[in-house]
Amino acid sequence: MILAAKYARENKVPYLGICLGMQISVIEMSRHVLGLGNADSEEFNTDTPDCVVMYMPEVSKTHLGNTMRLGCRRTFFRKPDCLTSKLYGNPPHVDERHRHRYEVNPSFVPMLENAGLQFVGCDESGNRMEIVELQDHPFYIGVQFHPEFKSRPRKPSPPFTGLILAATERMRTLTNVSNGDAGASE
Ligand SMILES: NC(=O)CC[C@H](N)C(=O)O
Repeated sequence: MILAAKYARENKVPYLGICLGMQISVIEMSRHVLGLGNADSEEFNTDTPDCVVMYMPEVSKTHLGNTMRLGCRRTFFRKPDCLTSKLYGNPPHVDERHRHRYEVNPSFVPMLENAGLQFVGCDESGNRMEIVELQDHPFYIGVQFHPEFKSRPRKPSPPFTGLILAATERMRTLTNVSNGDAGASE
């Protein structure tokens, strides 16, 4: 997965990382751009000095039953002009479903942003990162939530629409129009 994320980043191949896929993009950037060779998630390596993805503080480390961060949660756009916001039709926030125990370690966010990985969405605390976008890349998005849960045949989830448009080189058709209803409100 890390090599796939690296390939997509370096070769400007469209990338949509969902949940672990977003965490992987953070590990990949940390290892190969920040030079933190041992960067990892606490899920895979509890001893790493560069724990860029960590257990969420409120989640039990010993009791795995019913202790995930689950269900519909609000994500606020930190950077309103980002691509993901445009895909959703420029709302101030989106409500999407979650299913995870780990999160991006907020202490690495400034370094990663300096390296070009923008954290464009977060939760209401401002500390839990929900969406990443890579600068200078046609379509490289990672989301901590699961947009597939609210995708419907007649109302496809905006990140998936974006991935398909980017893969078929038709991204401009969506981002050039002011789209007030791309599926954010449901
Ligand atoms: N659904 C997922 O991809 C989970 C990712 C990771 N295992 C976490 O709990 O944060």
